[in-house]
Amino acid sequence: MSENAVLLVNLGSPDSTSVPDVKRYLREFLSDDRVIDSPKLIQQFVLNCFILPSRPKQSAEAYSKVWTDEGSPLIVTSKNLQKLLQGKIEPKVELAMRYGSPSIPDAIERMKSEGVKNVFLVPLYPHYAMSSFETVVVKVMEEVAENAPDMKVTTLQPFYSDPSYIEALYKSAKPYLDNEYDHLLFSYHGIPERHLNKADSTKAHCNVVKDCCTTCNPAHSTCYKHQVTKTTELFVKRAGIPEDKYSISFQSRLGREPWLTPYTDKVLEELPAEGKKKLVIMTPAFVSDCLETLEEIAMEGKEEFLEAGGEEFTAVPCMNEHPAWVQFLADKAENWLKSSSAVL
Ligand SMILES: C=CC1=C(C)c2cc3[nH]c(cc4nc(cc5[nH]c(cc1n2)c(C)c5CCC(=O)O)C(CCC(=O)O)=C4C)c(C)c3C=C
Ligand SMILES: [Fe+2]
Ligand SMILES: [Fe+2]
Repeated sequence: MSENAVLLVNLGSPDSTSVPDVKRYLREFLSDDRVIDSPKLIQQFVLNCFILPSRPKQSAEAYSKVWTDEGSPLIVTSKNLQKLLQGKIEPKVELAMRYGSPSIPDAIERMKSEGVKNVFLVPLYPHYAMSSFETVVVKVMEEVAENAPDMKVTTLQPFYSDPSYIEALYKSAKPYLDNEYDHLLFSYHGIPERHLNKADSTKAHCNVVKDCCTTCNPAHSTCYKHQVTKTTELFVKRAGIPEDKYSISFQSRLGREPWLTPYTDKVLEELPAEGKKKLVIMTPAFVSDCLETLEEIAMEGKEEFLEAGGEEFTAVPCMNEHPAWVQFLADKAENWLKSSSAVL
């Protein structure tokens, strides 16, 4: 039995589309101090008084539109990815979700009972955000410290500018870019503006310096806005897309405080009036299709765009189970095995 294992971690989904299951999932998700980062009392007040009385019903309806016979698209795709990666590498590939199941504590317990000593942690996010990448790493580290202190964990860092990731993204998107279109919109999951400043270790760069995201600075290692800008820049360079033919926007805003702008729904309403009537839209913050890509973009977003006078709307699927994406992960795992003191 190998002492090495790879742990893939994605965000997670409710167990079903029932309102109680969605409510349980949202309670866990939004009680995370890295997602709603107010003092605990205020966080729980907002959650119990404003979000949980109405949102679970709304979200359950949205989940029902994309749910498959095997379950949540995000979970089904993540499980398929796990199997495909397992077919390419020798160490056991485990899968866990940050919220809901399969859970991180269960995965760590399983690895511990199988004698795993070295873990390659792969948060399934190309970009750093406190509410995505960081919360996964912290949760895994906390669980390991408490229940498997002898386990060594090495984390795959955000790979937003890695040439082989850009190549995999390009290969998976290419078939959708071959037809004629007016505009390519990169819609990234949004985060509160405040989170950018909070993550800026220099406290003097993000949203302070003009063009902060395109100038060189150590703050970029934890700057979500810089990282999505970079992914976009490298992708369009690889795909040969001219500057006037693409833009970036941010989706999935929650609450009233300002999030990163421009907001995707506003942009979708404005593009047709600018003569951009044939739209292709990509969602590279997500590696697996999920509620936010399948319902918010491919259904709601399409309707908004067509109602505003748009004529063609093409949503590019996420990398999901694309061979180039599986190979990217396999290469990272092989490099980890070679370079670490992993026990072979
Ligand atoms: C891509 C990375 C993600 C970041 C960053 C992120 C930040 C973030 N999200 C919320 C609130 C919600 N997000 C929801 C769904 C959702 N979010 C991501 C990814 C990121 N979120 C994914 C992959 C999904 C889909 C999950 C699925 O089951 O398919 C939801 C739940 C759905 C809903 O009710 O709309 C909420 C709520 C916040 C507040 C936040 C940053 C502060
Ligand atoms: Fe989210
Ligand atoms: Fe920045």
